[in-house]
Amino acid sequence: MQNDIQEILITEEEIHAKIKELGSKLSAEYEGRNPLVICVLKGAFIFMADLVKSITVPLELDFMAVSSYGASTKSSGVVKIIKDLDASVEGRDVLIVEDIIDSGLTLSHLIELLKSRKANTVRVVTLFDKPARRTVDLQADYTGFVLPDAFVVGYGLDYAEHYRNLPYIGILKPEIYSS
Ligand SMILES: O=P(O)(O)OC[C@H]1O[C@H](OP(=O)(O)OP(=O)(O)O)[C@H](O)[C@@H]1O
Ligand code: HPA
Ligand SMILES: [Mg+2]
Repeated sequence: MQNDIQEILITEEEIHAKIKELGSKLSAEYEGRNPLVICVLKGAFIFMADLVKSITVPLELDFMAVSSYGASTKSSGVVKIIKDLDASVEGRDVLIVEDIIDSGLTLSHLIELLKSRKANTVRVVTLFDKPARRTVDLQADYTGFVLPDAFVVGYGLDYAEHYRNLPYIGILKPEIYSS
């Protein structure tokens, strides 16, 4: 698995330090508001688990599974909901937890959906952002790291369902997906 990585971009230690910072900011923003924190599966599962441990105020969790990449390094453009939320978002302060914003299609779709379901507020925290690849105008409220325009894996992010369990973020060797 490690042999398929061209370069480690962000180490496990750097990721954990950044998540502590994000957790402090979010704890201040959501004091007394009991936010509904939504994990966008599968990619955000590790970030979600680490992030909520760094948030010190009461909150509730829910999970939604959404997919548009499949076994490709480019978005199919079709955002498929594989599992919907269990909770109602009506009147709630919602925090969407994403691993990465790339084209922006997944998030723009989700934000519209949650607004149409009458969430009180919808904010986004993403660990990684790849602004060079955006096809829709969209920015997270909280961002961990800005990445260069390369397909990355690890810390929850996959290529064809592999590499999610790497503890760091690395650039995948192009021969892995072009062969
Ligand atoms: O900004 P975008 O171009 O929409 O890309 C970002 C989304 O793509 C990935 O999900 P994917 O569809 O690969 O599903 P997964 O989380 O199950 O891997 C990633 O986890 C984000 O949710
Ligand atoms: O660079 C990426 N890696 C893995 N999954 C992704 N989904 C959007 N961009 C990426
Ligand atoms: Mg994926």
